[in-house]
Amino acid sequence: MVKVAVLGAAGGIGQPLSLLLKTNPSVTGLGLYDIVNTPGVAADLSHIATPAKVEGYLQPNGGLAKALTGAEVVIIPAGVPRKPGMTRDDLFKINAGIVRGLAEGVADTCPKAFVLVISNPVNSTVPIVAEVLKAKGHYDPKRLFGVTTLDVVRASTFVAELLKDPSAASSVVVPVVGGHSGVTIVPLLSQSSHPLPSGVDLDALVHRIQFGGDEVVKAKDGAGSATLSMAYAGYEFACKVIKAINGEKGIVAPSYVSLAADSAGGEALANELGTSLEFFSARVELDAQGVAKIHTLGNINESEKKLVAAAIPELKTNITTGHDFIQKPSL
Ligand SMILES: NC(=O)C1=CN([C@@H]2O[C@H](COP(=O)(O)OP(=O)(O)OC[C@H]3O[C@@H](n4cnc5c(N)ncnc54)[C@H](O)[C@@H]3O)[C@@H](O)[C@H]2O)C=CC1
Ligand SMILES: O=C([O-])CC(=O)C(=O)O
Repeated sequence: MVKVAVLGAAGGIGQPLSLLLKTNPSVTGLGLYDIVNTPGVAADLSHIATPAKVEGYLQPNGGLAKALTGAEVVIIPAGVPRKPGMTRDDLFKINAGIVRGLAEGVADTCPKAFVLVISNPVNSTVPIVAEVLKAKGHYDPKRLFGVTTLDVVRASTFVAELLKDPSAASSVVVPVVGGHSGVTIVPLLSQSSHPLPSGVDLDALVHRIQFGGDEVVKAKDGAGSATLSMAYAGYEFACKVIKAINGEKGIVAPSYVSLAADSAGGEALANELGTSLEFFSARVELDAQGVAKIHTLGNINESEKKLVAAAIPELKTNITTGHDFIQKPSL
């Protein structure tokens, strides 16, 4: 029995993600919110013969609060996507305000919900949500997640391609840590579940994983960025969260979380990183309360250490940008 709210539900990610959520028998309520088209999306999905009761709301008459009422999981894919030539940081100006408004709604209506942030730039939008919840006295670092699953899905797919074994596609797992943009995306290929074939150009593979989003942006040629693969990845992560809420043990998922969510794991990770960072994407163990344990990086090789070192300053800047948007709005 879990109600999930999707904010930005009529968009390129929101619609297929809502469809996938509607197919999940553990989802009993689906609250869809957007500034356009949610009544139509909700009516359409409501004809699918699965338990979830679907309701769609627009902005007027407290639509956001209605979508959020009783939600235990809130997924936020609201905001503008990239066009060719843009970085994710270029989206900050518009998406920061959108995410702030939606986070205020969460704080006011369902402050204990697990909040899953998809809107870019994730490295900065997650700190925005944290600051809004803090300001309203409802911040629980264990329940705030930046969705970085697509990086793992991509890394695993690209490695399976190199293995030239289609049957491996869904069993390869490549951990990816750091954040969700360019050099902050750090694949740990040395920890791949399947050893890479010899002769692979590792630098080219790392670059492809770090800039995989650009491939889609370029191919869509002005019509947006990844939506279907993101809906798949977002659903994969949401399913793990829902299982954890329902009491399943041993659920581990990658996510961009506050290192304060697990003080022991956060400290161990900070020691490995050699610096204190407020947020970092790592493998995270989930339970019904949220983050139970943050995994450390484990054994990584010299070139991975260099990638981690390159990610840190950019992550720090991105996190500060998010904080300052709430704490120093005049900047
Ligand atoms: N975390 C990740 O791995 C990924 C993140 N993204 C990001 O997800 C976001 C959404 O991408 P798409 O779905 O392709 O964009 P889209 O433009 O197709 O959909 C966005 C939706 O948000 C809605 N929206 C705008 N302002 C809103 C508000 N104030 N309240 C509620 N809804 C609002 C729009 O009406 C639209 O329906 C982008 O920021 C994109 O960069 C995209 C792919 C992967
Ligand atoms: O590239 C983008 O802008 C969308 C995104 O985050 C991704 O596909 O990883």
